[in-house]
Amino acid sequence: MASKPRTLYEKIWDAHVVETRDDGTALIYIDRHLVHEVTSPQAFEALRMNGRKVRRPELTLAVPDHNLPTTPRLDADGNRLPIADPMSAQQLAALERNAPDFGIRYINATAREQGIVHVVGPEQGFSLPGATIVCGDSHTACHGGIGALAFGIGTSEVEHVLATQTLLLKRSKTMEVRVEGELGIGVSAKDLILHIIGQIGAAGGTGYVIEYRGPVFGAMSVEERLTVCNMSIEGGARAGLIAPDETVFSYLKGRPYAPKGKDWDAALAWWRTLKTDEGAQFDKSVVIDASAVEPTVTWGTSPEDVVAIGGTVPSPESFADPSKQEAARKSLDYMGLEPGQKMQDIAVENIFIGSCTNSRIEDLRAAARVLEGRTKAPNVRWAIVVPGSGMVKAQAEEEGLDKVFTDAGFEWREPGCSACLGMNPDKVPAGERCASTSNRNFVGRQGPGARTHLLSPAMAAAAAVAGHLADVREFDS
Ligand SMILES: CC(C)[C@H](C(=O)O)[C@@H](O)C(=O)O
Ligand code: SF4
Repeated sequence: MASKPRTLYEKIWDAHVVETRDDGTALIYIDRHLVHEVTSPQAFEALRMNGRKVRRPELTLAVPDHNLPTTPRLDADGNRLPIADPMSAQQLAALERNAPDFGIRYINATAREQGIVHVVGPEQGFSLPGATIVCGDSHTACHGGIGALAFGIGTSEVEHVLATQTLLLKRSKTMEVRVEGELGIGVSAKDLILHIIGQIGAAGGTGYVIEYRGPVFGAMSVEERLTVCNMSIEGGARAGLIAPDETVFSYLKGRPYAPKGKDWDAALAWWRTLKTDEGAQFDKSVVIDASAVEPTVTWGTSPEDVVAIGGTVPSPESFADPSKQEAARKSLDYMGLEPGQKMQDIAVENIFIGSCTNSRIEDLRAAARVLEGRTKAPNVRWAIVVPGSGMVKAQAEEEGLDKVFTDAGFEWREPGCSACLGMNPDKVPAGERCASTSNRNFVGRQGPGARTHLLSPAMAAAAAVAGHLADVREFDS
């Protein structure tokens, strides 16, 4: 008898069940564990106190990213510069000690491979299709872009994975986000995911794992797929994934941690089975018309607060739900905006190109294409580009992109989370606006009182040149 058609999520889940419990939970094997400095110190401390070891140290990769300043890390003699913030210095020192103590793989702060954990995983071939990948970080969903089942976990779960290489989990419901048709010219993966979140809402994916389906995803580069899946958590979902295909396989081939030789062939044979079967049922299905997606920006303090760049700031009364009306009032107050204002009239003083959503080579190329031969507007006080990793930085420099950015008035930084969140020196001052390629526009996210407008790298570049939010389609590039 033919087996029941299954979704991609169900296939990956089934392949990792160690044991099913009567209460509906299952013990799931974890293939890959990524660790950064913020959510790991207590987990390692607990192992130490209980005299436990890391079960499979070679399956964990640690790299500092959140707290590291993005200014030069070495002095003229090649010595490490100290980190001023005591908490950051402490967390980094803890990771640096814990990695060798527990025998796990570690990329240090000054290594060329260092970068944001979600950029490093795929780039090093550590994140693989069909793998279960966890990290004490909500944007782990990012790795779904290569066809992994990847999700964020809390610090106590980090400890559990380190000690056992498993996690006790409840199966998620499945949601299909099917995108039909093609994206228009000048419309990027970031615009699409912002649009999707606007459609489903910031809580729309709660309890679900999303599979993004449709020809647009097959046509996307790996970098673009990572951008889409990265923000699944902003739509409330546990994870988001895209079926892996030849684009992914050729991206991974030859990367440092990717399987080699016979192991590669065996992996490839399995990866090619990783697609939702015809007739498989999703618990929920959402259909999006790609041709309706415009370059998109946020106006409020939730990632669902999106509007096409040609649009205006909405009035709170335009929302049916009274609690959303109240949230919109608060958002507008925090953001210093009035209903009816044209999005393109909003001046920005800061530009941030970076974060695990948009700091890969393709993102930098897209921004550089717009900036080539142009400079930032005089009212743009601070514009920075923070490559997602040292590898991205080196590649960009080889292509001369750093020069395009610095000629345009941008600062060219060392890799890290940077102004995505106010945990390191890169912050946006209170009351100022930032056109940001990151993923969260929460109150205080980029610094106390900072006002964030989320957008794509090309749109951030356009905003830098115009000095206000602008439609990248009006720039020849
Ligand atoms: C610091 C970390 C735990 C956090 C997360 O979980 O996502 C951060 O990466 C973020 O983006 O807010
Ligand atoms: S870049 Fe931003 S979203 Fe990504 S892991 Fe760092 S802080 Fe979190």
